[in-house]
Amino acid sequence: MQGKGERAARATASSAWLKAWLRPHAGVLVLSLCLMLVQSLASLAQPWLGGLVTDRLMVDQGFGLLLWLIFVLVCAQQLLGYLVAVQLQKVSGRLVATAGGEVYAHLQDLPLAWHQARRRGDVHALLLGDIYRLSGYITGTLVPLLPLLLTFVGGLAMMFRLAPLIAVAVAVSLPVLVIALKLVGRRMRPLAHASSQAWADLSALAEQNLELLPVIKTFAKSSLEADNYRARAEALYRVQMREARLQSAMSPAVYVAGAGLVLLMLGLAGHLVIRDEMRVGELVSLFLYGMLLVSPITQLAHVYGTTQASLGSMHRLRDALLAPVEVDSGTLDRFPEGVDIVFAGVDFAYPGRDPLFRGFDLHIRAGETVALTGINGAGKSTLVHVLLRLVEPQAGRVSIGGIDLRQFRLDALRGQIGLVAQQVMLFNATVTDNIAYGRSGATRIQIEQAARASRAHDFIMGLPEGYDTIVGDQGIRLSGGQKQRLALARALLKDPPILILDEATAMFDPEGEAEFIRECADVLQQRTVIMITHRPASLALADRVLRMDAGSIHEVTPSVQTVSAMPGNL
Ligand SMILES: Nc1ncnc2c1ncn2[C@@H]1O[C@H](COP(=O)(O)OP(=O)(O)OP(=O)(O)O)[C@@H](O)[C@H]1O
Repeated sequence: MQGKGERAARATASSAWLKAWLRPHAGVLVLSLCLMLVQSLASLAQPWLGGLVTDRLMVDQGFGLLLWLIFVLVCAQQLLGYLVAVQLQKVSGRLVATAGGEVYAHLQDLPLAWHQARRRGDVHALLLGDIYRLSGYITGTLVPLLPLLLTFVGGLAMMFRLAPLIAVAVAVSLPVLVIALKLVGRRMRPLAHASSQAWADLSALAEQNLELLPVIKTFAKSSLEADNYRARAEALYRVQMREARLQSAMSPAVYVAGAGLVLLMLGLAGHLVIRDEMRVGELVSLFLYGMLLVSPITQLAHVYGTTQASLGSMHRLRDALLAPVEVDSGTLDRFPEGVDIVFAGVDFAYPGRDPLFRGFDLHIRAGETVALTGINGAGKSTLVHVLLRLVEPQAGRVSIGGIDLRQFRLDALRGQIGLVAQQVMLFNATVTDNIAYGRSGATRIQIEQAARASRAHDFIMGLPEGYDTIVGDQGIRLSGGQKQRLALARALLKDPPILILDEATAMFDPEGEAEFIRECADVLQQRTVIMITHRPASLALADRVLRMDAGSIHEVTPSVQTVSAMPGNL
């Protein structure tokens, strides 16, 4: 349960980012609001003028000028409507772009653990659904609210001037309408939530399945997955239909209730005219004001429902924006000379899992090439993630060159460690772009040098467009070994003092691996290297081979020795 204080703090924080997004557009929003208020005044003047026209008509007086005045007001009203629509669309588009950019940047800065705890579809829905809904609400509902209220209150006031009793009768029956709307609105909120949840489910499934298409095809599950998708699309359709039915029923219901009210009013006013207590012109004005009120009441009917839906979006965005980003309080930019890597008394457990490291110690000397082996799940990749601060240990200290990792700026730390990860990730871009990602502003010659060093140059030259070949999503148009070579080239281009190869040659053919090892010995000698590998050829490159096992670590070469690792070891 959230405390009152916490809830208040979250509410303040949620309005803070919203205010920051709106501030640059305050001028346009206020201008649009003013134009809309003028529009409302123009619409309020027309029933009154209509009454005057009728009165003059009855006594055979000239009314041409009045008709012209009404026409000018109508034109002005529509012109203002056009200007406001364009301005608000501009603001809404800008809001989506700037807020989207900010939310995206924040999502990138959140720890990997935050993302791993969520479905990607839910995270996408923040960017593609919630931001659109919120900006549409601000420009389409919130800003027009005041002019709507002005039309509503102004219309009621004019009616009161014309026939106080009738206006009071209308004003008294309105709360009934408002309560009915509120009751319907209450049903809207869960539906709005269910509909955005169903949308997120559908997009999460689409994203996952399209990525897993080769698995789906090879396991002959295409029709099963198509049925799954259809079922979720159906679920979305059903909930959206319930939402739409409720939403769409509100306008006609309010319209009918409003029209009934207007007719009732007309009937009462008719009697006043017959008894000579009201002029015909006043009756016409009253009728026109009654009609004028129907539209704001109908639109106000939507406000509750759309507010509920937008509040849901706002809360989801707020929760994401309030999630703490990776701690980056370091100030140092460069590693010192001699990048000894030391893990001292490190405890680490993934949330909800047993501890992986407890009092874990390891010392890798600067310039060493250390091979890490061990059974699946021993924690080799996690060790690397700790070094890159992709995950934070719960206790202990990790240092490079005697300096705690946390004293380096995150970008600086990661920028000086080259990683070829187990699962190679490539962009859907050219070979050149993918390698150049390792270093901004790299020249073609440097890119080719890195490609030669990773034994990638020859296969790249064999591709249809050489270095300009597009590799496809996740490098789908390349083989596993080719992808690894590109990833290696990307890491080498960075020329990092620390290089981590996580099963980086696992997909190399034996000749390719031997060649790579021969050629790479020089490259590796210039830096501190951690190789996660089980391949004998790669192990031969290492100065030391360490075996990880259930949180402990043993040195197995050159002389096989076991060091107690839980706690304290190498
Ligand atoms: N994001 C995560 N959340 C929870 N547990 C995780 C996460 N990533 C890894 N683990 C668990 O942590 C343990 C160590 O995983 P890790 O990937 O570090 O092992 P590894 O030694 O690199 O294995 P492999 O040789 O199979 O690559 C495993 O039991 C794994 O299930």
